[in-house]
Amino acid sequence: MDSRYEILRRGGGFSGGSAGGSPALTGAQSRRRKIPPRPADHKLQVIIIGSRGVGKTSIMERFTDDTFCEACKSTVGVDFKIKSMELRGKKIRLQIWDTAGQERFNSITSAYYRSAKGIILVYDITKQETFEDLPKWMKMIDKYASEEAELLLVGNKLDCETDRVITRHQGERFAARIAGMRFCEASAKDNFNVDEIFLKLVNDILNKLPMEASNSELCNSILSLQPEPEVPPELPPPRPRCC
Ligand SMILES: Nc1nc2c(ncn2[C@@H]2O[C@H](COP(=O)(O)OP(=O)(O)OP(=O)(O)O)[C@@H](O)[C@H]2O)c(=O)[nH]1
Repeated sequence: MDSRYEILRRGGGFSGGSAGGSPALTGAQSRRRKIPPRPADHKLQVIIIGSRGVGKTSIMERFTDDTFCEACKSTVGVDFKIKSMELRGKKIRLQIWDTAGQERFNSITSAYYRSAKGIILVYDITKQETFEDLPKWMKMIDKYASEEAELLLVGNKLDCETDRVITRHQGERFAARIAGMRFCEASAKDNFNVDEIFLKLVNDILNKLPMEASNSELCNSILSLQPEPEVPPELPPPRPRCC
C-alpha cells in the first residue's frame, strides 16, 4: 500500500481535513507524521498518600495539567496520570498514582505501594490531625512498600500561612526521624514547589538505578522543568537509610 495513503488514512477525520479529494501532504508534514515518538528511557511509578483532603489530587493535577480545583471531589480508590519529562538527558515516563485518603479504601490503595519507586506522603499544614496521622501512613509504607522506595514528606497548603498549625520545624523533625526521607513544604494552589517535588523524587530514583550510577551524565545533571536550582533549597541533602 502507498505509504502516503497509509499516513492520510491514519490521520483521517482529524482536525478539519476536507472530506473529498485529500490534499497531498507537504514534504515537511509527511516527514513530521512519520517520526514516531521517542520511547521513554525509564518508566517510573510514584504514589501520593496522606489523609483525606490534604491536597494529593491537587498536587498531581498541578504537576500534570497545571490546573487547580477549589472544590474537587474526594478520590475514590485510586486514580492516576502520566507525565513525560526530560531529566539528565533521559526521557522519563512518570506514572503518578493518586490514592484516596479515606481509610476505607486502604485495602485497595495498599496494592499500589509495592511497585512505587517513590512515595510522596502529604499532610496539610493547617490541619493538626493530618500531621498526627503520619505514623499511621508510615506503618502502611513499612508494610506494603518496597524498602528501596524514595520517600518525600510534603506539608501542603503553604499559601494558608495565617491558618498554619504545624510549623516547618515539626515537619522537618518528623522527616529526620525516618531514614532517607526528604521534606519540603508546598502549595498546589500557588504552584509553589510542586515541580520540585517530582523532579527531586525522580532525580533520587534515577540515582539508585544501577545503570545510572556509573553514567557520566550524573556529573552534568540538568533538571529540565526548572533551569535552577538543580536541588531545591527546601530539600535537605539525602541521608543514608539506617535506623
Ligand atoms: N489553599 C489551598 N487549598 C488546597 C491546596 N491543595 C488542595 N487544596 C484544597 O483542598 C481540598 C482537598 O484537595 P484534594 O486535592 O482533593 O485533596 P486529596 O488529598 O486528594 O483528598 P482525598 O481524595 O479526599 O484524599 C480542595 O478543596 C482543594 O482545593 C493548596 O495548596 N492550598
